[in-house]
Order: sequence, then C-alpha cells, then structure tokens
Amino acid sequence: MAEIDLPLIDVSQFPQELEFEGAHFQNHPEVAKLGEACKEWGFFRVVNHGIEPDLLQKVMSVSRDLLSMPAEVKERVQTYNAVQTYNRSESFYFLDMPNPDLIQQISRKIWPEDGNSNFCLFLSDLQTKITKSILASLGLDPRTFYQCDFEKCKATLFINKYSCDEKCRIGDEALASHADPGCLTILYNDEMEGLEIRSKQGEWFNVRPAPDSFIVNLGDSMKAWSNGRYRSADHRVVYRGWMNRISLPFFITPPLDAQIWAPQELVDENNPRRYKSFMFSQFLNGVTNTEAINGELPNAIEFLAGM
Ligand SMILES: O=C(O)CCC(=O)C(=O)O
Ligand SMILES: [Fe+2]
Repeated sequence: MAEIDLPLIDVSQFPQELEFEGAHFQNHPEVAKLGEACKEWGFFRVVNHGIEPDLLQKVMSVSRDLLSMPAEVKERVQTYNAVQTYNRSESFYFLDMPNPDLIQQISRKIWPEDGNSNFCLFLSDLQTKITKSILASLGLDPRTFYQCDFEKCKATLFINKYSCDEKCRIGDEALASHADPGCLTILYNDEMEGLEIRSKQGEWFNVRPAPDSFIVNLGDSMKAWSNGRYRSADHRVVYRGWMNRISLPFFITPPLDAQIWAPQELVDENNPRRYKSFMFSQFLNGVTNTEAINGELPNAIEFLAGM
C-alpha cells in the first residue's frame, strides 16, 4: 500500500487580517498551498494550530475513560441518537458542540470533579480560520461569504472506537469507503495507522500518522459549494493489526434547511455550474437511502447532480 504524508498547512502562517478584511489573499503562499491541497486531495494536515499537546492528550485520555464507562453512563451523555452506520464498533455523538453550556453539561455528567476542557471551542475557532482561508484561496472575500453561507453551520464531535479481535484480518475495512457529506471535518486520532484516502486517479493511499496535528478534509457540501473546484475525497479505515483505534472527527455541517448553491463568482465559461441547488437535508436523505454497491457508497454528490 502506497503511503502519503498529507500536504502540511501551517495555520500560524495565515495572514491575520484574513479574518477581518476583504479578498486579497489568494496569492499568499500559505493560502495558495491550502488551495492546491483542496484541489488535489481534498485533504491536508494542519500544524501550529494553537491547541496545546497537553490538551490533546487529555482529550484522548478522557475519551478512553468515556469508552470504558458502563452503558448507563454512556446513554446519559449521548446528545443525539444516530443510527449506527457502517461497521465501526462504537461511537458517541455530541451535537451542537461549540455551545459552551452543552460542553459544561456533558462534562459535568461524565467528570463531575474535572471541569471541561474547551476542546470544542478551540476546534470551533480553528474551523472558522480554516474555512475563511479556504474561501480566500478561492479568490473570495472570506468575511462576506463566511457570514453568508458558513456562520450558521452545526458542529458535531464524534468519538469513534474501532476494535479488532482474533477474527479480524489485516486489510479488512473497519469503516467503509465514503465521502463526508458536510463542509469540513477536523479529525484528531491516536497514532494507529489505518486511514486511507483515494487520490484523483482512484488509487488508495495510507495516511501516515503524525502526532499533535489535525487532519482536515472537505465534504461533499463544500465540493458542491465550490462548484467542484475542490475535492471531497473518498476515505476509509482499514485494520492494520491494532486492538483498538480511537478517532475524534469534528464535523462541520450546514443546517438541515440550508440551500447549497455555488456563488456566481465561482461560475464562468471555463467552470460552468456543476450542481443544482439542493437542501442539505434532502442531500442527507439521498445519502442514507443509497444502498452500498460492492461495499462502497457511491459519491453522493454525483448521485444528487444526476437527479
Ligand atoms: O477514524 C477515522 O480516521 C476516520 C473517520 C471518518 O472518516 C468518519 O467518521 O467520517
Ligand atoms: Fe469520514
């Protein structure tokens, strides 16, 4: 299996004014690098993100604690009862995560002695920075377009645990190939290998783990919003000989009633409009109603465009 070091994006290099001023940052070296990564891979790794390694370790240990708690405690902290999709072993879902009251409420239920860690608030700020930089890389005014189409996005933190017993074989899929439906996913995981992503040419690459960094990938909504300029790459998790693997994706998704429609600025003679306008909930229904074919979910956006 070919290995890949994802393109590295140094968040501390993004121009600070980018968050506040108009659209003149497309040629800034780090912004341009980000645009290239979104176009080629739809995946990149962020470093110098400002979240302390100690906090990351704490979040990981707290997640392990949560996973080992009795079922009744787990039920109490669940904020959202999603259907178990794919074949991951166990997942927790915390919806509306940048909400400070909710963070406190959940953390008090699980760790009454030990305050909350602000992890989701940090992730939420990081998300804003990355999304605005993506908008800048498309040559758009980050402030205006963020306010218009991204500010109302929802965030959901998942805690995923993949387990493997003696029946597992190396190379088995622990999470089937899929593209994320939302805008952006910020993923933190332990150092177990297993995440694979599909290149433009259709070849699978094993993503080499790197401590203290986050993997970011664009979802189908961002692909559609960018009028197909940026990728939403298929990815999957395969067993690589571990007993357990823990990952924490922070999903940024449009509100269910959001209408996804690429801005006119991204449509021209060379880039004709590729997708019809659609409501995010309608798109999600398309995804969930779609039967897996040969163990793979069809690229949901292409499916929708054909409707
Ligand atoms: O566990 C991982 O590394 C990836 C998780 C993922 O792709 C997902 O939950 O959508
Ligand atoms: Fe995913």
